[in-house]
Amino acid sequence: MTAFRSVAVIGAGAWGTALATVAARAGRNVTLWARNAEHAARIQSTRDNPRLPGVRLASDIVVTSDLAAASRAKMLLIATPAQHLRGVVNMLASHLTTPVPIIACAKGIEHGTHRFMTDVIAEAAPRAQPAILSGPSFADDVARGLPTAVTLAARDDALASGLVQALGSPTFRPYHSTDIRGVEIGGAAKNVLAIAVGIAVGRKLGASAQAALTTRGFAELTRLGRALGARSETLTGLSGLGDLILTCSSPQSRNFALGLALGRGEQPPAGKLAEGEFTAPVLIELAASQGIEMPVSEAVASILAGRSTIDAAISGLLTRPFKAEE
Ligand SMILES: NC(=O)C1=CN([C@@H]2O[C@H](COP(=O)(O)OP(=O)(O)OC[C@H]3O[C@@H](n4cnc5c(N)ncnc54)[C@H](OP(=O)(O)O)[C@@H]3O)[C@@H](O)[C@H]2O)C=CC1
Ligand SMILES: O=C(CO)COP(=O)(O)O
Repeated sequence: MTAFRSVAVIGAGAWGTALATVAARAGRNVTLWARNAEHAARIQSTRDNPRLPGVRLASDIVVTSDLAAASRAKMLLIATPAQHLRGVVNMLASHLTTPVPIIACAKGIEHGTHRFMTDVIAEAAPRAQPAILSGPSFADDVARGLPTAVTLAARDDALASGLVQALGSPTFRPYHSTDIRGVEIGGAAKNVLAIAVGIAVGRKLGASAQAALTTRGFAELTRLGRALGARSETLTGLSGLGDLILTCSSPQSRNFALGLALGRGEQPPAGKLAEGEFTAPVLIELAASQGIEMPVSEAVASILAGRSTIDAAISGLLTRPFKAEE
């Protein structure tokens, strides 16, 4: 028996919709909140969300734009883009009367403040119990019931375990952890690294380069993680290496697809959220503030900001001094 009978998912994009399906499959009473009243009403009546085409929402998921109603759930999942998480949690905070777990499901770092998602939750909703869910999980796969495993971290192990029990099912297997920071770093950094690998694939640098770049990307993710106190088993776990492998190997990833288009000299796919684009500049600022070298992420940030051409960035990476592997 779980204490968390009801779940509200805040943000009715692809991931929020998939997570609502996950929670319904796990037997929870589910509310899915969309910011736009018309969209909410349309999804509620058609059971179909154009943000996740081809997925039929279970009949018992309630779709609403009423935030006060959604905030009455026993646990809340936030699935808006990372840069909008603070705004939505600010709005939620005024409705919270008791301590409630708020699970960040966005992957990113806030611009300006360099705050990770659970820090933003703690600041915006001091009554909340912040947690983070991240790992290899394409919304479409998850919504269709294809199996995967992710990491769910909260400061308190018993809480993390309870949240896992509430959301887990044979096809969505969360592992619990207390290493919040480790989980957040993996989710944020892998999106930036996936853009780099997409670019290399788009430039036809070959399968060996794809593997080498993914591995060196992991090395820099690990360096930053260690500097910020992440545990190595988290960095090599589902939310770190696991999600990096997924995102750096599949055009199904919007971040990889963005890189692929850039590498081919094509227009990036329109209207697709690629969080790595927003995370890249903050990630390298954060790394610089810690004295950590992240050359692959720096190359991505330079290309996206127009400070470097793709060819110059690739050449810069390939001509770095030889050094010990670490
Ligand atoms: N898609 C995936 O496979 C996965 C995504 N994620 C993460 O989940 C997060 C969301 O991604 P995803 O769902 O795919 O993105 P989408 O672009 O599909 O959806 C984003 C949703 O957020 C809503 N939104 C945007 N701005 C605001 C705001 N200011 N206030 C409230 N709601 C807002 C949008 O509303 P509207 O429809 O009205 O524009 C939309 O419903 C990202 O951080 C992503 O990295 C994590 C794992 C898997
Ligand atoms: O985070 C994801 C898979 O775990 C989704 O990846 P994209 O945001 O690159 O599509």
